[in-house]
Amino acid sequence: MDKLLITGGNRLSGEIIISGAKNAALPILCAGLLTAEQVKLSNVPRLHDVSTMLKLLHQMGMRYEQDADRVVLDGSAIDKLEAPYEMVKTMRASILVLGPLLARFGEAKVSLPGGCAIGSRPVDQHIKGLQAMGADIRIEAGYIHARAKRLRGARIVTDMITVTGTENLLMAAVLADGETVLENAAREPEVTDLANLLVAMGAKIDGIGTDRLIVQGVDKLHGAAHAVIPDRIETGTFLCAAAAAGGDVTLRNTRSDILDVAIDKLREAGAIVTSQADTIRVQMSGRPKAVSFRTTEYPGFPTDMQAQFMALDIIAEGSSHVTETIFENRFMHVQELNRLGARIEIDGHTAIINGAERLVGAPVMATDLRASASLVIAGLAAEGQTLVDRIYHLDRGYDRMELKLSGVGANIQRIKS
Ligand SMILES: CC(=O)N[C@H]1[C@@H](OP(=O)(O)OP(=O)(O)OC[C@H]2O[C@@H](n3ccc(=O)[nH]c3=O)[C@H](O)[C@@H]2O)O[C@H](CO)[C@@H](O)[C@@H]1O
Ligand SMILES: C=C(OP(=O)(O)O)C(=O)O
Repeated sequence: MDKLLITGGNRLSGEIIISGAKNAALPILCAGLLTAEQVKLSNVPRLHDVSTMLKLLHQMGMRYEQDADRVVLDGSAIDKLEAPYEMVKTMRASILVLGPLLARFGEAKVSLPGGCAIGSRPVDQHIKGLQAMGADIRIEAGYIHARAKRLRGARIVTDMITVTGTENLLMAAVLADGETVLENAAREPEVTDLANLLVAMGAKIDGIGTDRLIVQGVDKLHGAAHAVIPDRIETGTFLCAAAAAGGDVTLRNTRSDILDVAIDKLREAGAIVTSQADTIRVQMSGRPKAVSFRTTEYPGFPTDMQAQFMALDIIAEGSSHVTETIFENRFMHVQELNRLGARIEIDGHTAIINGAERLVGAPVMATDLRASASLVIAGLAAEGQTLVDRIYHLDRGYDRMELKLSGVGANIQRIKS
């Protein structure tokens, strides 16, 4: 298992190119199942999750060509309508094949995703929505078996805001018979990116970017070309890294308008953040100031940035409160950060952080994707060496993170095993 060895203390300076968004690329790859024509994608990040998704689609009969950040999908020969447990267990986003398979082929067998480190993450809302559209769904031996001659439009109000739930139901609705209204829809920019691709493929969707998506089903979708939006979480992670280590870093190929709350928080922490059309520059000198926040759905503070901001708070001047409202168990990084000298206590869904003047490097273990990123950030700010184990979590969602960080002066290397 690969590890990352970080020697802290270097200021960061230079430029980083941001990759396409993991959480947009994954549903967008699944949208390739909705048509027999080619879907040509660019700005697709090079991640383990993307490889896993392509492998999953390929075993269903999807043909594809991949060249750097470009992927061309050809869904003209899909013949296996199944997502097996072996693949779903390594990547929960595999559930996103359910809606498209059912909508285009009238049938799907998809493994139920299990719980994971950050919470139980059920998919009941995906199932409830598809049932409302007329699907016959049976759960047996750990698999969702779904059938529908043709899905029919429905008004669906999900119990909570769910990102992949909205995406799955949206992909089902575009080929359903009649009108579907998705109330309480997620407004995350990645949902919008998927909706924009679907429109380019011939779907009829109103209310894109709002919490009410209105879809008029069509008989068929055609091919399209689409560039995946920049990864706002990768962007935010490098902004936090620069703020924690200190320095002057410019991020390119990104967008600031989908990261407003996080950028405001960085400014509150004392960073100077300036942005232009597709660049964001962060300058930081001195110790950050503690910032409190609670995670909420977009456009609120993203849960996927909680751990990285906590890595900033642990070295900040003052104390802060961080409340996690989306996932019930997303504080797994706390224990590991405390091993570096952080002073964090947990009280229910809130972490109370007293900023420490110094951190000292130690061996730590990554428990999930963003927890891993927080350990890297803390390692950059710590004195001495930090060895981050189990970085396969990090590789799921970051495109060559150690190369991007060493390119701006961080002392970080991958230890292969
Ligand atoms: C691949 C992808 O895009 N992953 C993102 C997506 O995950 P994901 O789409 O899985 O997260 P959801 O938005 O669905 O989850 C929000 C909350 O709703 C609950 N829930 C969800 C669906 C359901 O059927 N029943 C249910 O109870 C979840 O357990 C969680 O507590 O959005 C999360 C919240 O922004 C992000 O952290 C993930 O990075
Ligand atoms: C939780 C995340 O991803 P996933 O939903 O793929 O587990 C994430 O991107 O932080």
